[in-house]
Amino acid sequence: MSLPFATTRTLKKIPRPEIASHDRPGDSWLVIDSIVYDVSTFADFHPGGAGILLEYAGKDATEAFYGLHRHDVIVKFGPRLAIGTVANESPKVVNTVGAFSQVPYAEAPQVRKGFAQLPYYRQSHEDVRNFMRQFVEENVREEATLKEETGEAPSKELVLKVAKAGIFQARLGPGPHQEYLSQLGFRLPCGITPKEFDFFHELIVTEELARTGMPGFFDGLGTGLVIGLPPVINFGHPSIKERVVREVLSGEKSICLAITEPTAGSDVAGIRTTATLDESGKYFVVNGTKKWITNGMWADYFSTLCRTPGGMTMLLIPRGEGVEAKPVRTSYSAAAGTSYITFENVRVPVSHVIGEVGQGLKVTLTNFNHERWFITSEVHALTRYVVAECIKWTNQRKVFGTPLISQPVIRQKLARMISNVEADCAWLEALTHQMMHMTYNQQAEHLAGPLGLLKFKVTRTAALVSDEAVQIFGGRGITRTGMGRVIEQFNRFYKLPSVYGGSEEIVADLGIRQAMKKMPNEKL
Ligand code: HEM
Repeated sequence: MSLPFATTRTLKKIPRPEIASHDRPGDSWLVIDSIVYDVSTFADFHPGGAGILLEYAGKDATEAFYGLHRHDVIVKFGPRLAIGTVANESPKVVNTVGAFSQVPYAEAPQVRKGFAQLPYYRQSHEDVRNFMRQFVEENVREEATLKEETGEAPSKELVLKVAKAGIFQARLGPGPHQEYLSQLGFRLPCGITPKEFDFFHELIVTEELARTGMPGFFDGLGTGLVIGLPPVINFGHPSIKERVVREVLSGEKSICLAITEPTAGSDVAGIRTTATLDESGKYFVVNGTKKWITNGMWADYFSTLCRTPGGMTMLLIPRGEGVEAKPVRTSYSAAAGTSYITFENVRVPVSHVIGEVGQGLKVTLTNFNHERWFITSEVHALTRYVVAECIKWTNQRKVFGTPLISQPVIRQKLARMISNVEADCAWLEALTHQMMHMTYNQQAEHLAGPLGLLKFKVTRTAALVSDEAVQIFGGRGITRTGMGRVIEQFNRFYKLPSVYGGSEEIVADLGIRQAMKKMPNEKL
């Protein structure tokens, strides 16, 4: 018999009449999904109160339990409280931790039972998906759930594991840099070669990490690297590049991208942080402030866009004298390490220039498409995850004696959410396919606009999904613990990606402006 938790105890078979005789305070057993729990001592510690729990002493509490608790309560408390199983019965609740869910629309079409294989995917993509699903369940989910609340950085132990598994490297996407990283001894997950590795592998890695439903922790675990390291890999001075890449990709040190300022966001050209050469000509002296810098709280390096005479220059600034990071208290979670950075007379060697002096904007823009695409992948995976939570809840929660799903108004809400998420998925896959068949310059010409529109679409879907999900979960959707915690978390998060990486207005406008550049003189 498969139990929802691991236990070293031998669980005896108990007939229902025997269970019914343990029906009073101090001697209370109850049944949840055919497993018998002795709650005699636990009752006084039950967060919902002893009274309501003891109403079920001697009885089957399955339906009442799943109307009020997430399955993970059983996973956590089961080993302590379970004493047996009901004779001739076995658990019916499906435990999908680490497995692929059969809940309708919970998984991408590619892994949906009965669906044909999509042309974008090969066996190596499924290998990466299986590997990531297991890796996340075994190593990430528990810590993510804890740290999302406490707002702490990922543990060193986890960072090193992620690095060793090649996950940081995979999040940097395909390209010639993968060959360089492999020459440095870094390996992609599942033994994939740099040549084989493509955007669909990266998409899967991002989606699987996002499926913890903990976006703050997701960002804490390497988003700074995804946007901060590419400038160093692609444009770093040979004298520092290899050392920094080794330190960051091995998990020993961390990096972030520092562009945005209190007075300059989507209008990057408006930044005010200055870097001026000192008298020796060997150092830049940096002064200024950066705001909303993901991972900045614990980053060792800051890929920082500065104003230099005649233009803008990106500098790799190590944490040190004159660099100070303070937390920015955003609405999602401090686990992302979002920070306010001040640079006061920070001396940076000229070898730390990333790219050419005066070419900082070009270096910055180089990574924009990839950044927008990866934000879109993360948000899309989260919307699917939230929809799956809603589908499960509407089946498990009973109102006026019937499950929520039996209400037409609820089914309308699910239909709106699902149809948007499925459409986003198809568009995301179609553009990802295009990215694989275009050079960098072709992508800039043909895909910057569509990727902007896709990001706009997915963050609009996120707004709809969050809104409907809260309505479906009611009070639980605005409560940080218990049944609706994923919904509440998502509700605090979904506005962030609609403003960072190019606000909805900016990316939507980019999409249309880019299309209009190619508008033929065609008349109605
Ligand atoms: C093995 C049995 C049980 C365990 C281990 C357990 C554990 C918990 C825990 C950890 C919570 C905190 C909220 C959460 O994390 O979801 C909770 C809340 C609660 N529990 Fe239980 N529980 C059990 C059975 C029951 C039963 C049979 C009932 C009867 C209806 C019940 C009623 C409640 C209520 C009303 C709350 C408060 C829910 C809320 O705040 O919305 N529990 N329980």
